[in-house]
Amino acid sequence: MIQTKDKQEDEKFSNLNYRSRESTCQIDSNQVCIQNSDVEGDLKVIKIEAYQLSKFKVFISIAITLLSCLTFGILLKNSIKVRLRCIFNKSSVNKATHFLITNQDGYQQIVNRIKTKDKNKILFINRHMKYQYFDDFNKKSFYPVYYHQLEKQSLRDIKSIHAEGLNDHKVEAHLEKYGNCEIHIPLPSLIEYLFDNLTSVFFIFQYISMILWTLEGYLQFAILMISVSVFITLINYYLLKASLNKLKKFAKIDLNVQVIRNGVQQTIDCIDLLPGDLFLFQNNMLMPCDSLLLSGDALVNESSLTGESIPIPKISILQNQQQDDLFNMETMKNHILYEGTKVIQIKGNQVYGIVLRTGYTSFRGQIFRSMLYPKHISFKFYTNATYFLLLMIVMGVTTYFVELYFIIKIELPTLLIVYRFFDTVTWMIPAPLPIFFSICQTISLIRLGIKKVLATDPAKIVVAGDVSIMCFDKTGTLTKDQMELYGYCDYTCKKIKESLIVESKQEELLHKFFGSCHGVYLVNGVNLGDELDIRMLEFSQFEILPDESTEFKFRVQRKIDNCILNICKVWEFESSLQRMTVIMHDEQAQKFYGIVKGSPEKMFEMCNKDSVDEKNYNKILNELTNKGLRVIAVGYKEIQSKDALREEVEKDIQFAGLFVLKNKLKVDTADVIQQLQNGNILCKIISGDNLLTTVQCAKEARILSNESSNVLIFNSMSDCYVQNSQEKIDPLNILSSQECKKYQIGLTGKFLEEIQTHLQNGKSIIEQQILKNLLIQTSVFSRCKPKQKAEIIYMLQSVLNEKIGMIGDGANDCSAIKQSDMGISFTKTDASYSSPFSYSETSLDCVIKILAEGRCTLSNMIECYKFNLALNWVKFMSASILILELSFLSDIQVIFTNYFEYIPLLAFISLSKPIQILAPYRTISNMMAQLDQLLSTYANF
Ligand SMILES: Nc1ncnc2c1ncn2[C@@H]1O[C@H](COP(=O)(O)OP(=O)(O)OP(=O)(O)O)[C@@H](O)[C@H]1O
Repeated sequence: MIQTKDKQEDEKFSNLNYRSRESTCQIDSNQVCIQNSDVEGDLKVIKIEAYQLSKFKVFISIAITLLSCLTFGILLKNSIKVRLRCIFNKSSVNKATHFLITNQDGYQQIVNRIKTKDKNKILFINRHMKYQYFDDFNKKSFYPVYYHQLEKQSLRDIKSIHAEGLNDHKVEAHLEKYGNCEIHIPLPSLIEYLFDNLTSVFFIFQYISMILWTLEGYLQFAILMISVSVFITLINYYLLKASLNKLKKFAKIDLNVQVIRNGVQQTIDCIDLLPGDLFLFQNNMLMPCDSLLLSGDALVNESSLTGESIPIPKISILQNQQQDDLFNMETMKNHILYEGTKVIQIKGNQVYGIVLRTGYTSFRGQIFRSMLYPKHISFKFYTNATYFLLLMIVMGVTTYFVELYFIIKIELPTLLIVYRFFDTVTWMIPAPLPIFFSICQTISLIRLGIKKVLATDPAKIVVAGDVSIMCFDKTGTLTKDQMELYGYCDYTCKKIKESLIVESKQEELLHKFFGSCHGVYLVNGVNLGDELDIRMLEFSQFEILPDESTEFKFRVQRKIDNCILNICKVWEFESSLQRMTVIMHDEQAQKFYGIVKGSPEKMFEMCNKDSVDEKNYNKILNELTNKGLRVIAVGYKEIQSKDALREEVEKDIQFAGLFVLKNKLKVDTADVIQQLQNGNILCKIISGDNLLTTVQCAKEARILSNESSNVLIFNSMSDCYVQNSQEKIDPLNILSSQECKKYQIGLTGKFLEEIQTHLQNGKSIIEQQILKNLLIQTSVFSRCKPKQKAEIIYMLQSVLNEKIGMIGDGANDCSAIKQSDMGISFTKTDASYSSPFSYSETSLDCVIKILAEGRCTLSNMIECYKFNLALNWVKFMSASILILELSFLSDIQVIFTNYFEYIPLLAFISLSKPIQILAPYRTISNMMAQLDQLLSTYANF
């Protein structure tokens, strides 16, 4: 099986990450089970071990610390292993005072057991998430603490059970259990930060160097060195504080809300909301928590979570047809309003909901947790830099031993000979380098901010410098947001008409369907919704009526003949289903219709085959998609009542016609792609749209060559051909030979699924080669479901072992953006939390800005590294030569060579800006490969 199908990987691709519980269980005597939950987001705890603080060991450790002049204390602080050995004993969970937590990213931490009034309660907090131990018969495990009572209740019962809201007793209990409704961003105090840093390994190294320098008589230098390090630490503190303050501002929601407690309505600050509280929604409010809609309808803007700023309708649970189903956070998203989303409009007398999750347990809270504790990025630059440094130290030590013979010969005092050895190591280790690295990254983020690119993770900017493949979503990313009308055709699929002409009863009906099957909403007199839907509604000549009643979702009217259509039910468009469905009531005809609109492929599958002329349908579809047009098919069914279930409505539907739009490329798309290709970046499209439409778009964008004889179309394993000649080919044959290098491939999600199943093991060399060839040669991935988009990114990362960038504008791109190494989204709001980079303009030039800045940061860091090492080496060699002549550098000379000589140089390197265009080569992040360059640098000295 190809790895991406693994259960473990599955969670990576889950956008909202709602997964069933999983448990990790006992192996060691003190290891305690953990039942994971979706509420932990990306930061799961994978192992918990119980420990008890030993008073005796603590006493001994304090004594040793004092005797060793704090050295042992510093060791205890910096090594978890030493701490566990020296002050803790393994214990059972009941007697534990502390827990050793191993997080999914491998990071370990010792956390305190929280003291509670009830001595039997066992709790701890890890990375802002509270965990509680349950000692029940068959579930002796830790569980993340969150409000999950509703998940045991049916939709029918929820409203009645919670009709009175929380009572005083529950308010107290919930406050103690779940805490306030806020994402509290902790700011370390200056004292805490200094204590933490001044006792870190970096400073210990500085202290040792300082002692050595002082002993060698370089007192002024030693004092200056430590002062500079403290000064830089202070600067870092203020930079950290500034970024945490920014995050805090993002996290804070200031709002008063009306809650119902003890059956009485009252006003409270939203920070005091508790899970289980009933509260009233207001127009334009920013949701302070995740909540379930119990009554009324709401239109929300989820762009802060997804980057897509179209109104999303949310309906109350009463409108769900499966009233006996238990509430499910993952499958009932259409009833849930997520924290941080904006309520655009509410509809109904009293629109209220129940608080589900607050603070760090909310979906937005999970994103903030991952921002506060970003995943460690394994980046070959850092590993290679460490190896390279070790090599330098070995060279230094070797030089020392070679020199030793001469030093002994000139009878240098023994103490000086010993100092020289330690000097060798301290000269070589570029201790302030991490600080220079973080300065390079921060300066790049500031420069990106000026260019309107908001970046949330400084580590990602370095990775951006190493990106070699850039993936693009199509609609709204490569193409403009605006679409232009091309025309429509009726069920006969014979000809395209550019304006409304009613030639038959069927056509009259089709126009009504265009006016009613959409997700457009009238907000303050403006039509908001998907561009495609807005164009279709405008074309149909229907207009949405301002209507406050909750009887219908919305009503539309055609002024010329006063035709009124009532839309009773809407199943919104879902990318993974490729369709949307509505139930419409025609007032004039007094008839109910179920109308389905979606991708032509999906609709063909669903439509009654007697209602569609397959030959004409395929012919016109081919014609239109080959021109790069966006085609939507519409089908319908006459039904008896507005209460029909979706399955009934979508069964046996009649094909009604096609609606066609032009979706042109953004003005700079082709230019940007050209620049990226010149910059040695491989460009690929991952789209949900039709294959031929996407292939045409790729040609216009110059991702694919215009030469159709070079393009292979892979619809499915049994339907593969060369685009211009339509000559059938066997995909496995082509992909397993060198011949495939001649072609560029466009494939569908269906083909990808089939070939994944075919290459089940993916282990033999030939299978691996097929997959590798496929991924390299494919420039267009089309008809991909959101999860599949993320899967493709994962395959590119793991099979090709490259760093991948992804840019997209919609909710269907979120998981792919999250999976990529450099995710970019467009957002008109402050930021989209799902991507590390968000651009407030619509142009694609942000990709070049970010890549250029990434490459610049990476080269600045490499330059800092090289110069630091080179200068250290030069200093070391000059001191070595001087010593042979029994001469030593003076204090001032050492200060000069260490600071005045290279600090300005390094400062200017870190300030270096990128050039406007991408160079045709990427920065070599492999330090070993730079050895040649480095040696030539030495030669210059
Ligand atoms: N509002 C809509 N109503 C019905 N069908 C739609 C609607 N929007 C898109 N579709 C159909 O569903 C398909 C999949 O849509 P999806 O949003 O996943 O991708 P896309 O917008 O076509 O492309 P991309 O992934 O490049 O943005 C579309 O190609 C189109 O045929």
